[in-house]
Amino acid sequence: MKIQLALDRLTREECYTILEQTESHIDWIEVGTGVIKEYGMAIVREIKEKYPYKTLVADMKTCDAGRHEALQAFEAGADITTVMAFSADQTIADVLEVARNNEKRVMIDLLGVTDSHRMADLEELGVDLVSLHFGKDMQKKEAMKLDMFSLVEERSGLEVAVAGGISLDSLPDIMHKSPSVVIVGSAVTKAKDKGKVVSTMRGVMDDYENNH
Ligand SMILES: O=C(CO)[C@H](O)[C@H](O)COP(=O)(O)O
Repeated sequence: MKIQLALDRLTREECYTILEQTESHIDWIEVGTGVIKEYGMAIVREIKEKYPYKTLVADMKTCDAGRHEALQAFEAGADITTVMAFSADQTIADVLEVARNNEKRVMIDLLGVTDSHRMADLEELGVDLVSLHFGKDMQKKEAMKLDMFSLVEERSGLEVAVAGGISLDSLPDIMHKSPSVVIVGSAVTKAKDKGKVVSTMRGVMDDYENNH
């Protein structure tokens, strides 16, 4: 199981400070949508230059103009770009094609998807990486429910990431669902001792994997 650290709703300086404190415990770095909106593709480029050995996810949340936005992300150094699952099939196909041509990957954000037919469409389009996502605003009313995982059950062709308010408390239940990537944002970025929280998460995940 990998940890993807989501750098979201942060200043440039905060992103760098947090990366210094956490980078040895994380696998993938996500440049969050809000950070990209604030600083543009420049911050994706800068972070990749500083951490070239880390997989970099640009959380573009593309929903149209797929070819253009995928090129923007990949040319800036992203290894993975994100596209919303509700986008037109053409958008998703275009982003997948750009990714293939550049030896990069696409993560499809399943925010709002409840329909297994859409999952079948995505697989048909050639999608191989998805993120189960319980959104920031949805978290204001309730916590993520594990039944979200039913969308990806019996879809062995999909690598699954999961995001949405994951904390040290909710991590054990999530691990039982064996996602490939655990995306963690504010539980780490807003913590007082960010390094400690993320290293504890890493330890909990490693222990689980060593015992299952
Ligand atoms: O993509 C996102 C918001 O759209 C977040 O980066 C993702 O949900 C992880 O952050 P948190 O753990 O704070 O929910």
